[in-house]
Amino acid sequence: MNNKTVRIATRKSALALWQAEYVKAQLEHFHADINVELVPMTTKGDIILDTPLAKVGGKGLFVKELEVAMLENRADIAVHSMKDVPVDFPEGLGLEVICPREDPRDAFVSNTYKALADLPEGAIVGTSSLRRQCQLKAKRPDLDIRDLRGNVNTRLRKLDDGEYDAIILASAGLIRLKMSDRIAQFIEPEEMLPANGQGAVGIECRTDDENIKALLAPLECKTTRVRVLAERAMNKALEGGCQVPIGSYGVISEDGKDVYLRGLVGAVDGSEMIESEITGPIEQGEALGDALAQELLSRGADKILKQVYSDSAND
Ligand SMILES: NCc1[nH]cc(CCC(=O)O)c1CC(=O)O
Repeated sequence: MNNKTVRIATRKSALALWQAEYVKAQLEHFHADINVELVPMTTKGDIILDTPLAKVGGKGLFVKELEVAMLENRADIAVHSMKDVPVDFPEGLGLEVICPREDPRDAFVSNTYKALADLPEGAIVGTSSLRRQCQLKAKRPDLDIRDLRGNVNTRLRKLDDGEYDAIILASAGLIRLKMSDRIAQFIEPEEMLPANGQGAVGIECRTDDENIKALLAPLECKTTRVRVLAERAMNKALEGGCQVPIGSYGVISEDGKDVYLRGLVGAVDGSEMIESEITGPIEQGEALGDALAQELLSRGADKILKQVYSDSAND
């Protein structure tokens, strides 16, 4: 495997490049004798910036071009935010490794207010995530939630331009881009359940590429894998893409034996919210995610999701 070159397909946003550079550095750290190159590309999700994400439709907006590059052997691996990775993979590709998780919490960012609770009545909050919107609305029906698209820097600029009183972002992105000083408040999962996979980086590759898989193996984080796969199993059973009002968040017990998974499905306007939780052995993480989804469905999540999907199809 001397002088093997590993080509990383990546989007060009600052966060995507950070994640690709991180994987490159990790690969070089574990394997002194390889070359790692970035292959930057533009995805559909990067181009369609003027339409609310929920209405753009189609799962995997940010990953498809990267996957085609791997299938056509123009790249060997793709580095993704796990949050943006669809639950199913195209034939011939699979998720090989999940790296250690960054802070999974959502971040409250504002130039005026120190915390969510300080927002005055009718304050304008920017987020294009239905999950964040429904959880905000459930607590604070008075808030004026407005769409906010673009990469992390664009979103911060829109806040600084005065378009919003506050915006909600993933803490992980801000921390990775060395902008954690912009975080006024880390919103605890009890107050806002994160998205499945939030804060975790995953690596996808061709399923038959044994050389690449061997090189990737040391980058894996076992506990992150258990947590994220349990969260994704819940989303999969709910047939949720990345733009649905679904939260799911798993943690591992102190003795390392159990996974505690929380899940939530909400109406976009926050008028309804179905929440539940489940605990069990880490070996059964995905089955627990599935069971939690079934419970949510039987308690009314099916009706809520049907409504969400028909709204986005008709608009
Ligand atoms: N949907 C876009 C996206 N995908 C991953 C992150 C943040 C980093 C992460 O969750 O790993 C973001 C931005 C955000 O939600 O604020």
